[in-house]
Amino acid sequence: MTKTVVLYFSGYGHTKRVAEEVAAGASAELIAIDAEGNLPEGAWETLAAADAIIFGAPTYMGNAPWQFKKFADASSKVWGTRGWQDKVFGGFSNSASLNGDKAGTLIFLQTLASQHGGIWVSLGMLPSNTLAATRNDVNNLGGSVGLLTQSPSDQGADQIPSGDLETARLYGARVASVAARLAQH
Ligand SMILES: Cc1cc2nc3c(=O)[nH]c(=O)nc-3n(C[C@H](O)[C@H](O)[C@H](O)COP(=O)(O)O)c2cc1C
Repeated sequence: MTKTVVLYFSGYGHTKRVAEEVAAGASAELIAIDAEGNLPEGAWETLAAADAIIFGAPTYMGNAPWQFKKFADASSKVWGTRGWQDKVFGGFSNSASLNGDKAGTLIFLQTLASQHGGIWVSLGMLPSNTLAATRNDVNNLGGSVGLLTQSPSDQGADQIPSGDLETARLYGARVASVAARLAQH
């Protein structure tokens, strides 16, 4: 049985909601980075034991919030020992704007995974971008590097479009399935 962990930061609950859907799709354990940028007790050990790690962060000013960066910098200890070498990685970002420069955050998450020698999993879905497309379609935001989701700036996590949440579940399942297939070899 492969183990997947969803590690995320969420300032106001939106990314937490998406993380829950990703974790449901991946049958993953959820770990939250706290408001001070710290991990709960035992989290580093849980990450070390994982086959797959999915990073989640909202986009603040075009990139991940400082709390996530604090975790990323702290992971340089693991980097030095190649502790996460060949693990499977994925990532996602939520923001208020449809675009909102989420790509900057995703590329950062992908780079972090690559620094650790990880195997990055793309979204793997066609975009829903025809005239008939709606915000409730799967991958309506048209991601490819990883998962993109969006929530209106004046609304809570309950207003994340259902299509984005479904995309989150499907992406979680994809990352877990890649990890399971790699573990067979
Ligand atoms: C400091 C800050 C910077 C933000 N920068 C962006 C941004 O660059 N692009 C965007 O679309 N939304 C931006 N937002 C909106 C957040 O991405 C959005 O509210 C998101 O849902 C917050 O997720 P969270 O509740 O998990 O923290 C910003 C919000 C904050 C608080």
